[in-house]
Amino acid sequence: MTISAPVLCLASASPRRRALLASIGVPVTVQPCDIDETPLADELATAYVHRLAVAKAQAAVPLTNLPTLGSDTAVVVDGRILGKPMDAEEGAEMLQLLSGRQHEVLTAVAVSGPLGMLSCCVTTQVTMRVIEADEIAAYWRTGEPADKAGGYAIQGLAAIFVKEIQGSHSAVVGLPLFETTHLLRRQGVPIWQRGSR
Ligand SMILES: Cc1cn([C@H]2C[C@H](O)[C@@H](COP(=O)(O)OP(=O)(O)OP(=O)(O)O)O2)c(=O)[nH]c1=O
Repeated sequence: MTISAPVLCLASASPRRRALLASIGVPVTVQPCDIDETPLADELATAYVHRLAVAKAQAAVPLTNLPTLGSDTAVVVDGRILGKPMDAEEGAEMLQLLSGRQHEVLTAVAVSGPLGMLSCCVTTQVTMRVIEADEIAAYWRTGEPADKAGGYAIQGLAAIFVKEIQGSHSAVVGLPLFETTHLLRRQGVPIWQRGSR
């Protein structure tokens, strides 16, 4: 097996973001950073995810001078930003809020590199069917929702709750690959292309 040299510093502890980048041929070196993710008073959701993505990209101290990517995903319903649930009770409250209706998932990406900081924010509409209370309790016990914004993972067991999505599936999982490719190319990061594999 060939192990490719990293072409990007990923300022994230999320295994999903790393796997999504690997899926488009971008090997990374990981520099997770611990920043305060509390929303500011009256902060709008787009401003919030954008601020955190930039803060993550700035907080990482890459060992090399590779471009650095930070990202943040939030689930938004009725203007309320849902982060990761702290416990079963909060997880259940989140899924009850999302049950039988549409919500938004916002993912911001920031890439620092030769052109300075470039960023974008992608909004995806997700519609869930009604989720029964016993399903919510059983879902929490699987362990899947605990480290996910909004308390669910579209790429996992929660796919059975998702009736429709309009937007970017990869953005809901943690990184909008179409838009991220554009930012990375502008910063000179090589991406998979025809003939390179
Ligand atoms: C809605 C949803 C979120 N998520 C994940 C994506 C993100 O990893 C996480 C949201 O939390 P984030 O704070 O965006 O990311 P993170 O804490 O996992 O990683 P880091 O801050 O170090 O970059 O929820 C899914 O995996 N599937 C989903 O369907």
